[in-house]
Amino acid sequence: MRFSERLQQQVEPIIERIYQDEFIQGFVNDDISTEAIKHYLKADARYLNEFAKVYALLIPKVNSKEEIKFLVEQIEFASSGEVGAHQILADYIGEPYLEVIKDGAWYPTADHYIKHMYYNAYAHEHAAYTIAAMAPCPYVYRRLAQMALERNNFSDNHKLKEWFNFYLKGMDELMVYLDGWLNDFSESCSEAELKVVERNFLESTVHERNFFNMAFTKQDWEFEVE
Ligand SMILES: Cc1ncc(CO)c(N)n1
Repeated sequence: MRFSERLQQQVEPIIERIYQDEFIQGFVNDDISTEAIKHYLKADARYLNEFAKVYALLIPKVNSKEEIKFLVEQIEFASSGEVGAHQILADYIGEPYLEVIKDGAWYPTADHYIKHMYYNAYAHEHAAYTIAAMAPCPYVYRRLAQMALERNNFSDNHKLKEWFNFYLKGMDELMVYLDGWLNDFSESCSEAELKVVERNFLESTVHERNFFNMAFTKQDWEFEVE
């Protein structure tokens, strides 16, 4: 079994819990609150901006023109392409997207998650450590979309079916690259190095679960800054 497949097998129980948690169940049952979606959009708009910057930190860590070109494309997608998925949610709550995210905030879980990626980008020379921290982002969303669309016969007028379809189809090429980098690294690294990379992937999968729960509970910092 390839390293990437082993990682995906290991996180399946966590993704099952994410699927059963209130946020995704609210999407499936079309009864998610406007406030939970607004909290998610405010956090996710900032998360994706930082995610794009972490991709930029990977460019000095790769060699081929093809890998550099791919990372530049992903910077574009993370910083603007994924707005399509956000627009689906803004339409769902009937509010202008730019208005919703204008006074966005940086909540504890989102902060912890993105710093996990930044830490690995600065603490480790090899890209694999950061890639393992980034890979659950597209992988978890694609897996959740597969689960939702396999387990439910959504009618065409189910307002969030489009959101699931966005992630069902949009992540494949990215996963091919991320899996490839992880599998290549697994063939040349030590057991100890592989353990760190494996943990990075598992931790980010838990961060994904926490991110949805952050939005559902409208998590915020327990202090005000003047
Ligand atoms: C927190 C988070 N994880 C994954 C995705 C999918 O790209 C997203 N938009 N936001």
